[in-house]
Amino acid sequence: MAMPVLVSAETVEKLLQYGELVPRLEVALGKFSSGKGEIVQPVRSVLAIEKYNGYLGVMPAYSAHDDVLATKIVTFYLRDQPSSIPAHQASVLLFDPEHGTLKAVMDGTVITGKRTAAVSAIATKFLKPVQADVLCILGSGVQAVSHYEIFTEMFSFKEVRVWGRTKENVDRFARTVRGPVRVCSSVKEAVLGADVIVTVTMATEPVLFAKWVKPGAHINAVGACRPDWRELDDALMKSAVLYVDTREGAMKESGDVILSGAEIFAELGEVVNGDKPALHEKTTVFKSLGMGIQDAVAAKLVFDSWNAQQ
Ligand SMILES: NC(=O)C1=CN([C@@H]2O[C@H](COP(=O)(O)OP(=O)(O)OC[C@H]3O[C@@H](n4cnc5c(N)ncnc54)[C@H](O)[C@@H]3O)[C@@H](O)[C@H]2O)C=CC1
Ligand SMILES: O=C(O)C1=NCCCC1
Repeated sequence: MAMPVLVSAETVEKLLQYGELVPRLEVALGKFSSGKGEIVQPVRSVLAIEKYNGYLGVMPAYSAHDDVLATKIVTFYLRDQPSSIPAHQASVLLFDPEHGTLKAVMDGTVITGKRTAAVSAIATKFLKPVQADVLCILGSGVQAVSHYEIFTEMFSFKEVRVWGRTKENVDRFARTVRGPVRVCSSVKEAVLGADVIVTVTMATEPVLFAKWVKPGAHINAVGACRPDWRELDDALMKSAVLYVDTREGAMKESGDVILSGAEIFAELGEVVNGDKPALHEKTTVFKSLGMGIQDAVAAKLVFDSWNAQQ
């Protein structure tokens, strides 16, 4: 039997292009929420590695439409001290859905960065206010960079602001991104007047409060993926119209949703399908937790273009 191919982070970085990824993800989100069971994807299993303040998540998914079967395995760690090891590390196993043969083992860390930002961009396309001049990014790590990249590629913001917990991280962010950014010294300074806000922190307590958010703003809440972790306060969760990637996942994993008692208005895929409205004139929150099908679709794109080059 042929050995699976190994695809490195550098190769994924080169082959995975937002221009191809975004439309594929949009279709997958719609199929997931169509109510026809077109995508098979259980809520991820997460086990805690208590001794080291870490977690391991397993995220399988199958789509007949995309003819893709994959599972991502991702670890994520809360760290007190700065570390050169990324907080999130992932691998994607890609199978031939017809026979179950493992075709590729590929880096999933770059995939996670890009597909998460791409999904936030899709949510933003539907839910941002008509006039959106100011983008605010809270957090300055891996996801902050990928969100900056796609948001400045897809939208025309006049100003991009960033806030980070440590000067070291924010300076690295400002050096990494190709384009202008205003570094803010407080969350409040970054958020006031912003039209679109992205929260990509490892916070376990709220960092974003309703009192600072401009009415009508759209928020992509990307962090806080454990049932007892928060990024947004109760007032914001309850006053905004709440969209999620998956209802099931949000009710199991999102501290912001579970602990605030906020009501979910729609899945993003329902908006894509036109089954639920995009209330972009209201203050909206898109609570993103991440889906195995997003990784599967991205992995297939990488594999197909890798194959085409052989
Ligand atoms: N929804 C999704 O699909 C995904 C969500 N995530 C989540 O996105 C968030 C960001 O991930 P990465 O950028 O990869 O992590 P990262 O470790 O590269 O960056 C995290 C940032 O949060 C800051 N931070 C850490 N503790 C904080 C605190 N208590 N308060 C405020 N800021 C704090 C760090 O200084 C850093 O700037 C994480 O919560 C992660 O779990 C990550 C991957 C996928
Ligand atoms: O979807 C993912 O991948 C992740 N989501 C939450 C944090 C861990 C990785």
